[in-house]
Amino acid sequence: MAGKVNQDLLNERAKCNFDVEELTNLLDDGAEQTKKRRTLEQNVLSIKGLLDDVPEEYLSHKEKYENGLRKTLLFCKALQTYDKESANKSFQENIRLNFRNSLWSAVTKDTSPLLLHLEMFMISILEQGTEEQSKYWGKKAANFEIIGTYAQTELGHGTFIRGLETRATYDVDTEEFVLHSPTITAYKWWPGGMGHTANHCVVMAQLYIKGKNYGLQPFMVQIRDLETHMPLPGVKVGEIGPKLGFNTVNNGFLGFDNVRIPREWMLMKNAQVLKDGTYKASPNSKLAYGAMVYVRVVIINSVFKYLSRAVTIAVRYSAVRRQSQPKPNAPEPQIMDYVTQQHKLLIAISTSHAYHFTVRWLWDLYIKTNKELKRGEFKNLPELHILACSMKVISSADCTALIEKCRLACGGHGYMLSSSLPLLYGVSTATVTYEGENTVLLLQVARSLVKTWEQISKGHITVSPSVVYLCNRTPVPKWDNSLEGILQSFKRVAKGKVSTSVSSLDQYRKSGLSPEDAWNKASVQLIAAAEAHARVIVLSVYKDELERKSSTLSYPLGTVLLQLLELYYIYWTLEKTGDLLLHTRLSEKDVRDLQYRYEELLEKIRPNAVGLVDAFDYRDEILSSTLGAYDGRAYERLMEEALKSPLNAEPVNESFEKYLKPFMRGKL
Ligand SMILES: CCCCCCCCCCCCCCCCCC(=O)SCCNC(=O)CCNC(=O)[C@H](O)C(C)(C)COP(=O)(O)OP(=O)(O)OC[C@H]1O[C@@H](n2cnc3c(N)ncnc32)[C@H](O)[C@@H]1OP(=O)(O)O
Ligand SMILES: Cc1cc2nc3c(=O)[nH]c(=O)nc-3n(C[C@H](O)[C@H](O)[C@H](O)COP(=O)(O)OP(=O)(O)OC[C@H]3O[C@@H](n4cnc5c(N)ncnc54)[C@H](O)[C@@H]3O)c2cc1C
Repeated sequence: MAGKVNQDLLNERAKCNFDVEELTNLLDDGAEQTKKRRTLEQNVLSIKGLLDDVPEEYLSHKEKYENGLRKTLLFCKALQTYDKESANKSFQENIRLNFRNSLWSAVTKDTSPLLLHLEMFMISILEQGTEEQSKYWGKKAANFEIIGTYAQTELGHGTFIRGLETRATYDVDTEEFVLHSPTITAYKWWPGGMGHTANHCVVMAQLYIKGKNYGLQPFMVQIRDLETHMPLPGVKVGEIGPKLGFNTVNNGFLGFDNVRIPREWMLMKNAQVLKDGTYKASPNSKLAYGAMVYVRVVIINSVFKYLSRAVTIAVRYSAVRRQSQPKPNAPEPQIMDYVTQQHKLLIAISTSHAYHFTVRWLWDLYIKTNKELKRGEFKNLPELHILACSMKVISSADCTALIEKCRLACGGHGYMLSSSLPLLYGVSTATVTYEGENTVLLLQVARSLVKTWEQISKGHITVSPSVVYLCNRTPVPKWDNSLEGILQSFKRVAKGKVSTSVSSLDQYRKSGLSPEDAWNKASVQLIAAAEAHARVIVLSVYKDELERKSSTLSYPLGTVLLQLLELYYIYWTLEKTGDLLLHTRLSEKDVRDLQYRYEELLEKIRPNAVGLVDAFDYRDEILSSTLGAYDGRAYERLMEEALKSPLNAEPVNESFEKYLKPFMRGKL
């Protein structure tokens, strides 16, 4: 971070009125963790060859993969050397955590061909395998003796899992499963690392025994030779080509032509197939979807970190960028002084905090519910599924939209790949689609809300904690501008939206539509209700968790964090004025008061903006941005990076003689 720091940034840092280190410690879950993280970052990033000399944007598609894999392995090796804190954590677990924290981003702006190995492959083995299978495969995967991925989505189906076509047919005579892709649409399509990295995968396939379908089950399948890495007989595997992001992830396709695996390779913690072909059903058919629930929680953690990086870049740049001259003869202001710029960026800071707290809360719930599942108790699984869906949707949608806002807030320079903002958008927007497309997950949430509503209407009032507000039958009170008042109002909105969408559903059904057609017709309302429910959860968890922490914070930090919380509340109130006017007693005067309060909050938080993003504590290597470095030398860095363009290696490009000159002379 050394170097001459831009004077505007120095001034900003001098203005900050809270202890930046205190906030960093809070976000790291303690000063000890901050220390460990920094030491690890320092050690790992000093490894030679880990950081690129040539920006990866200039590499070809093939080189990007090769370089990505090389650096992933160096990174894993570096962690093995330096991350000794793992007394009670496995090496694999540490690597996973370090991929998820932001250190990995110093290595590449994109993601890794081992991502799926570390996340979904591993969790599937651990959560879907029997104890024996988990031990056997888990050890091999943890030691990287095998490299795996998670193959679920097919060319023809991603969302509708029951529609997947890959078959695993049990052959009683040989005690084997025969994996087969009957059509082109049955080809697996998308799995990360599948192209040229993985030699094993967990395949989700339709189980058939003696002609009868027993639904989707997970199977361990070897796809490449461990020595030569050649695809095994009957395995058709390759890479799917360039994408908006994820270009180092090596997403692949996979087809089977009657590939045989031993019976023991079906992951049989839940459902089992005995030697004689007897099928033993899982105690709960949705347990096979466990890996997806886990990753939905993990996604929230990754996506708010993308946002905190984007806003660090945009706020620092906004402090050094000066533009326009609103007051005659006065110097051009820092663009951060424009209230519209503050409106774009400060909400991104509070949104990062909102999901920082939400994901911790959800993770605790995940751990608790998982323990219950292990004891054979399933009652809280639906609630966990619905909360994971709601939070995955709202965090990916909010953070992606705000990353794009951060990019636009940097004007033309935000369009440069060297700013890192376009690729942050690329990896973030993928989270809207993968692990359950957002609209589809909202419909899952809506399905549960509608069921709950119908139960409540029938007098059943024991409902899950997150939907208790649907039981509220008290009259709508006068509008209350306090945080609690606003939260209660958002609950009224969600309840109102559930109620109106259910009555539309009823009306459509009564008009003669089938339940499915009625559902489809009401689905725009239904997803709005689900989104409103998700917003209630975030508002409520952000407030509860921050208030719980506030007694441990110094007064200045507590004050700025509460200002951010209030900003978040009022921002969403103003965004949702229409809904609130419809479902609460919000008046025009209340809206005006809130607007003033919002503008007041922007003004109050403005002097702390740089301090707040500094507290995310991203090293320059992690931000990897010409616009967002700690020293604020944005213009110098833009020029330095431009000069790295291979086109600038020679003053005249050969295309001049080959094409341009003849064309100018009329000879082409
Ligand atoms: C920059 C560097 C950064 C580096 C570091 C990066 C950090 C790492 C971040 C992590 C990223 C990891 C990478 C992951 C990549 C993507 C992997 C994938 O997409 S993999 C592919 C992911 N693919 C997807 O996600 C596919 C999405 N589709 C689906 O999940 C489902 O099929 C469905 C949700 C659409 C339901 O389908 P439908 O056919 O309508 O329904 P059904 O008949 O099946 O079930 C109905 C009943 O079951 C209930 N229930 C359902 N699910 C669950 C559950 N999980 N549990 C419990 N219950 C569940 C449901 O509520 C209902 O209950 P009820 O009302 O009857 O009581
Ligand atoms: C970067 C990336 C990485 C991925 N990695 C993996 C991986 O490692 N392993 C893996 O198995 N998969 C992976 N996937 C696949 C991913 O999980 C699917 O793309 C995702 O689940 C969405 O499914 P789909 O592509 O079939 O979309 P579709 O379901 O075809 O969606 C298309 C449109 O149809 C709408 N739609 C679909 N069904 C309904 C419905 N019932 N009601 C209303 N609207 C509907 C959707 O809202 C959407 O607008 C990855 C995808 C991406 C983008």
